[in-house]
Amino acid sequence: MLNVSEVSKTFFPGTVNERRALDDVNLQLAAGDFVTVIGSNGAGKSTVLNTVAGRITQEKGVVELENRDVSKLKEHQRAAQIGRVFQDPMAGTSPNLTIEQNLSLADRRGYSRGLRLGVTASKRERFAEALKVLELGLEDRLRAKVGLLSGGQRQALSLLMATLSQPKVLLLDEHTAALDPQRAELVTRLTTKIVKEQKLTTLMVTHNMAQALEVGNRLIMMHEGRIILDVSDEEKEKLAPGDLLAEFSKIKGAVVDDKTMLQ
Ligand SMILES: Nc1ncnc2c1ncn2[C@@H]1O[C@H](COP(=O)(O)OP(=O)(O)OP(=O)(O)O)[C@@H](O)[C@H]1O
Repeated sequence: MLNVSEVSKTFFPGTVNERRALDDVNLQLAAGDFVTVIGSNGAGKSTVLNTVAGRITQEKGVVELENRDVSKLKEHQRAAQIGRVFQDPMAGTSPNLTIEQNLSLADRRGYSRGLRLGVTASKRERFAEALKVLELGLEDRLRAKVGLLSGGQRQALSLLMATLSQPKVLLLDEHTAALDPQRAELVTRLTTKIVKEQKLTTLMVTHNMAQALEVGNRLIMMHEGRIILDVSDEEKEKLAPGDLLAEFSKIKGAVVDDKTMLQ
């Protein structure tokens, strides 16, 4: 489904600020794979997601979606196939538009240049049905401005918007990190539910190792632009956060504490 093959990315090449963010990354996801991504700061986690989304262009390697090379496609040209949720709950939604208007935009993502804010009765019904999945009562507040929602509610809505048009790939970039523990748990639970129901192929970056072990069917660890560990479902079930830290130290021969990984 998703094939990232021999992808390298260097920022500011040939300058004093040169930074090799990705170093020959190979990552293949089968349809329905839910892969959690952990690693130290600056390991290249967000850059992998940016490469898949087309936000940045790699200098080497290819990105394929369903066997189609999308490497040359710009971000907006891939938008219909990719759903994304960022860390900042404010990033995924428009505060001055209503819930149904936000959903209407999400519904047209990648297909239309114009802003289609009009909401038909049948669409409204569909949006209300979709909102019920969140169990937040937002289906009764379709005409409320999104700016009135809490951070957790906005992030849950962002998740729904990212998955509304059933993307081929869902990219989650620390999407629970800015929430309080209770809201983070809610959004994690909703993520698991939506990914499972829609059988979405998903990459989820997190600094929370317990979360990385708990959700998904595979875990990868990155360091200095490379994937240094790739753990399958069965292996993952036997691991605890402490094992991941030990594994990280072993592979890199480095002394790492959970602060390094969790920050
Ligand atoms: N747009 C950019 N311009 C310049 N350098 C960048 C850019 N994006 C990432 N980098 C650099 O590339 C490296 C990898 O960054 P990336 O954001 O992918 O790491 P990360 O694993 O997501 O880290 P974190 O956990 O801190 O978010 C870092 O050294 C970072 O400073």
